[in-house]
Amino acid sequence: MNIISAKDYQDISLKASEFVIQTIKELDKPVLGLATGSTPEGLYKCLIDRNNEKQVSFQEVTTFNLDEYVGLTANHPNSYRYYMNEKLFQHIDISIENTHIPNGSAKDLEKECVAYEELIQQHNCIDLQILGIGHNGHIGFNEPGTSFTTRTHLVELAETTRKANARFFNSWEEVPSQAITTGIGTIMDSKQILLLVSGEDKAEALNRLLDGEISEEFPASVLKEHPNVTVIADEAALSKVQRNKKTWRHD
Ligand SMILES: N[C@@H]1[C@@H](O)[C@H](O)[C@@H](COP(=O)(O)O)O[C@@H]1O
Repeated sequence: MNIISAKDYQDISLKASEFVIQTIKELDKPVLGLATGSTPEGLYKCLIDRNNEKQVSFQEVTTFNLDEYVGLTANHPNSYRYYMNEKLFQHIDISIENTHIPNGSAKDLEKECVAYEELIQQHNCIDLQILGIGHNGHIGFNEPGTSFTTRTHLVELAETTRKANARFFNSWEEVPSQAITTGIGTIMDSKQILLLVSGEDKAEALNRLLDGEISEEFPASVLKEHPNVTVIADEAALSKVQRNKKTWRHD
């Protein structure tokens, strides 16, 4: 794992955007895996700026999002489709038909999972997957205990995950209890992975990732088995990592 230390959230966002832009420029028809949550918002803002300045184009880019809540339609303000349209897609020169997010309001959710997984495979997997991390180590919505071999699947959200995401909803009852997520196997098929970690509240999770064992009880730990992972973390997130374990590079 290549670990890049950033000063703060703004610095993570800037460094991550440079990383993503470099990948887009290197590849012919890049396929990006995108994440939601608070962490990548700054990255998306930087990408919008760079696109508006004509320093990067998304015309040849295809995207696959990690996950979507079950029961929320695309125009629901808390759906991840709405989030992605608002925070990135409608501000850049991407073709909306090249952006893919599981349909959480599909009639047949199992069929939707299979179709989504197939679509990713048809695109020859993801070139660069952007990830955040949950406090319990979840990646996408793959909660602790998820098999490392899973493909896109339907999940019951952990109580802690619902609580962490409740801040985006008006009431606890509105927080969905299920989601569709790409599997850990799907994520691990990505050619390259960029994990973003920001803030003191993620310090424990990052410490466990870097220092702990590889275990299905802590889904993100699987990333240690991937040959091409870069972590960009800020000082607050790195605050619990022992000094002698800090093997990151500053740039
Ligand atoms: N499904 C998303 C994840 O993809 C995200 O990485 C995680 C962390 O979110 P945040 O960046 O807001 O801390 O939360 C959600 O549950």
